[in-house]
Amino acid sequence: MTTTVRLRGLAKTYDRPVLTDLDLDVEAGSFVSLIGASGTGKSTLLRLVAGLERADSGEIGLAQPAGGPSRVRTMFQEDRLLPWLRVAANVRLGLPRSADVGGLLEAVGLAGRHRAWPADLSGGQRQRVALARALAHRPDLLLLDEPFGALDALTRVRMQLLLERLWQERGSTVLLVTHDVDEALALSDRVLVLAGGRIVRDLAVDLPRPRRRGDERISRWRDELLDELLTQEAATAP
Ligand SMILES: Nc1ncnc2c1ncn2[C@@H]1O[C@H](COP(=O)(O)OP(=O)(O)OP(=O)(O)O)[C@@H](O)[C@H]1O
Repeated sequence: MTTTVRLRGLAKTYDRPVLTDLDLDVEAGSFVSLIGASGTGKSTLLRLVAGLERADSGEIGLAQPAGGPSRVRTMFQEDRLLPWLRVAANVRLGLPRSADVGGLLEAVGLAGRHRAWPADLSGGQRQRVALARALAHRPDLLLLDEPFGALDALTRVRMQLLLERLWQERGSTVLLVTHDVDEALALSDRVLVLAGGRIVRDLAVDLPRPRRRGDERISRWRDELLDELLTQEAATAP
């Protein structure tokens, strides 16, 4: 197994311990989701892996499959587009002149909108631009923090299908933080549950893709995971 993310003994305390002695290996090219009750440290974990914050202790190892440093991109719930730049310029930011911005916009279903302003797009379209911008850098590792959290249900499902397709085509490793157990089960090779500062459940979702949302095993896992989240929340409630 080639590992893209290797975490050992990761710990982070703010006013209270959030992550304590967390270990995790993420296989290169896999799609892994992280779920957990609110405030358990999912975003903190993502920020540490992204290098946006420092751990108090522990090791963070990131490697691309051929060795060498890993290219990491992060996408958040808010699209973080620059409002004074048109769509194409937002995607082009930081890229060489030769970059195929048109191809990227086409890949996310926004061919023809390259001259639009972010303010003239819907929430789903803006997240498509944000996704194109993240993918433009050909990341080895894509860190997604509730990227579809603000979208309506139908747009959300469309974005999930788009993300799955682009992940399959491009081969990045994905680590997705989500509150949505169904989203995690629809997309992931593994679903991790974070509680009490560490990973308490590591579920392998060995179903073919694309997955049928009504699949019996998905329903069973959903019930199991929701039970687990409720139990964990009750155990850690102040
Ligand atoms: N920069 C910070 N300074 C102080 N406390 C912080 C900081 N960032 C996070 N925390 C605290 O750490 C805990 C974990 O926060 P985090 O955002 O990682 O949780 P989460 O699991 O992503 O939550 P949610 O699901 O609600 O987004 C929370 O109690 C939060 O208040």
